[in-house]
Formats: sequence, C-alpha cells, structure tokens
Amino acid sequence: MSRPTKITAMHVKDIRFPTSLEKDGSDAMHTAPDHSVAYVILETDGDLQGTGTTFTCGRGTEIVCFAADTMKNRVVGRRLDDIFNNFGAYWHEITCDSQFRWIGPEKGVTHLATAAVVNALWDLWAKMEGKPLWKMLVDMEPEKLVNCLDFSYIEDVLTKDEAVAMLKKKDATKDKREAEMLKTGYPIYTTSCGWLGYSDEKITKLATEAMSQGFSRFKMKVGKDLQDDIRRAAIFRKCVDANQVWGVQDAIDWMTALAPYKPLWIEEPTSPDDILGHAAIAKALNPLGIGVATGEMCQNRVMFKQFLQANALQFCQIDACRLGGVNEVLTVILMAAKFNVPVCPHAGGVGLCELVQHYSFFDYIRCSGSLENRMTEFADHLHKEMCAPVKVRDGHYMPPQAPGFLVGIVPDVQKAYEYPDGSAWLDLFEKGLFKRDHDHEDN
Ligand SMILES: C[C@H](O)[C@@H](O)CC(=O)C(=O)O
Ligand SMILES: [Mg+2]
Repeated sequence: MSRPTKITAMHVKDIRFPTSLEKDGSDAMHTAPDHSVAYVILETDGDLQGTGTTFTCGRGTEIVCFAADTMKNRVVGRRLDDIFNNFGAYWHEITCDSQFRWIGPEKGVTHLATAAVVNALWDLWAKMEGKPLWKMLVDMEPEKLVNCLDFSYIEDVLTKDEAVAMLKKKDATKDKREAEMLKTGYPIYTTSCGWLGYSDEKITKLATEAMSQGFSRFKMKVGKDLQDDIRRAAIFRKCVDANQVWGVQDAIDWMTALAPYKPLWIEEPTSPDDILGHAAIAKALNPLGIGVATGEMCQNRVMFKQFLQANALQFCQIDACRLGGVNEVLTVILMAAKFNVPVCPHAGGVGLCELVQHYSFFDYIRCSGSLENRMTEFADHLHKEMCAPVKVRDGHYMPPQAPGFLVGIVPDVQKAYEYPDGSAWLDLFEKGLFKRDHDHEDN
C-alpha cells in the first residue's frame, strides 16, 4: 500500500436523512429536523482517503457544503507532512484566512465547514498511522499533540506548557485506564427514548427496551408544555434538554417545577451565546441539585473558556463538528480538565456518536482520568448507514479498533440520500412526503 504524501482532490456532498418523518431528533426548538451531513472526502496520491463530516439539520446543509468547498484551495495540493508536523499553525492559517474570516470568525457556517475539512484530515492521519483516532491521540507524545493545538485567545487560562504538563502527569497511569476502557467501555446515556415529538406510549416502550439493554441514564426533551414535561418526567428521569427555548427567568421557573423529578442537568436552557444568563441559571438551580449543561452550539474555544471562567456550566458538552475539528475540541477538553468540569459530549445527530466516542476515550485515558459525573450521549438512529457503527455494550461505548475517525457512510447509502437527486429523495418527492428546498415554507 502506498503511503500518501499530499492531498490531490477534495469532494463535498450534501447527504440528508428524512428523520422528520418519524420525529427522530425532534426537540422544542427543532420540531422537525432532518439529520444531515456536509460530507467531505479528501483524495491523496496514495491509497488512502480522509472522510470528515459536519452534522446539520436539513435545509442549510447546502450552505455548509458550499463553505467547505471554498476551502479547497487551502487543502488541495498541500503536503501532508507540512500539515501534520505543524497542525496547530495550519489550523490557525485556515481559520484566519484574511477574507474568509470576516464571515466568522471561528463561528457559524465557516466553522462548521472547517470541522468537516479538519476532521477529514485527522481521519486520514489516523488511517496512515493504522490506529483509531482515540488510540493515536492516546499514544502521541505530549509535545507533538500540543503542537497540533491553537492556543490563541485561551493562553490566559491554559498555556502550551501547562497542557504538556497536564498530559505528562496523567501518562504514568494511562495504560491502566486504557485497559479498563477496552474491557468495560465508556458510560453513555440515551436520548432516543425522549425526542419531543414521540407519544407517551412510544417513550414508555423505548425506555423499557433501553433498560433491558443495560441503559440506566436517559435524556428527555422539554420546553413545549410544562404539564407534558411533568408527566413525562415521571416516566423516566435523568437529564432534560430545552434546546434554547427559554429566557433566563423562564428557565429557572420551569426547572424549579421539574426539580422534584431530580434531573441531573438542564441542557441548553437559554440562548447558547448567553454566558452570563447560563451563570445566573446555574446559580439558581445548583442548590436544587440541578447542573447546567451546554456546548452543542457553543461556537468556539473562546466561549467555552468564558463559560468555564463564569461557572456557567457544570457539564461541558463538546460537539465534534460545531468547533473547528479535533484541534479545537482538544483545547476545550484540556481546559475543562483544568477547571475540573466533566466533559459529556453531545452526540444527538448523524455521525456524532461515531465521532465523539474518540474524545471520551481520550479524555478518560489521558486527560481527566475520571468517570465521575461523566457520560457520553447515544442516539439510536442512523447507525446501520455507517461503515463502522459505534459498538454499545451494557450502556457503554466500546473502543473501536479500525483505523481512522470512522465517520464514513456506506457508499450505497451516500448515493441514495445525496440531496436532492439521490434515489431515496426522488422517491420521497414523488410520494409527496417532501418538497425540494426552496419549493416550500416547511415540511
Ligand atoms: C436537533 C437535534 O436532534 C437536537 O435535538 C439534538 C440535541 O439537542 C441533543 O442530542 O442533545
Ligand atoms: Mg441537546
């Protein structure tokens, strides 16, 4: 097999799944999402390809694809050694393009696009090393790993030297934790029983099934109707997720009413940008035993820094595609470890479970060294569509062994669900179940 030396081409696909039909993935804000991805493939002069995705919710995917496509000229033709030997500097270069940066910076569509491209590079690198991403990160020399990160704007709370020291400190005992992960896996919770559009009967049936499969932790969606939420909270309780529907005082009042059901956290209680609002909610709810969780829409490491500084979150929910890929996610995991805040990654979207598992293994083995108050999300749909679906055993993710970041979608599925001309979509249009984008108000 010939080892790649440079990127020769980049392709971007808009792949969407009609999850709104069954209300999979629905919440109080996103009432009918179609879980989708901007799908990036990097071709090389060798035998390997890199694949990266960014999770989106249907309409809008084409915009992220367009943004990713415009990044081609910063990727194609580049030598892989130049990228991987100076990955932190390369990441800085692509996120600081002097013109592209104006429509970010480091947030929104451009950052979602960055994630897909950057994650494809990490997938390729891990395949070249012959390791799953988590294992490559666990084995990498601390200095080399830290060289992949961009510390701009966060050096007031975490320096390169401090990050190296943190990794070195944990390295003495990492083999033990790696063996533990290989044996028992990383604890997870499921969101799949609690999507907002599901009936009470469906929730009860799914929760019962999940318990028989070894799940003991659940998340339910809230925020549409308080009486509905109270009734459902009695069916199962643990974490609740409002997906940004409330103002600060609404969040405090609503959650005070749900407090008797003892939720561990309230997720995204208000605007994801309102750091001080989250801090006020946390201050009011922490005494009731409820923590604040957020991060799936936290734009970048700078905002995470402030959330941590302001004591505005008790559970840090990194997302594999909202931040600008592995390089930036690792800085947030390190900052969270410094503040002793548990990282509980967000994974309610296609490909996210497959991606975030790598972060949880890395976090436990090499960074936090703790499982206390930590669990990663699992959502039960769109796995058979993946080339290497997550392995779940007794409510735990089991570490994957195949090389790469492992977010590839089965080729026939890619073809069928490519929007709008894949056969599955043509069929849905023909049946009148969907209208093409721009032909309708809403599905
Ligand atoms: C629209 C998405 O499905 C969202 O509801 C996911 C989410 O908030 C979560 O998994 O948490
Ligand atoms: Mg959520």
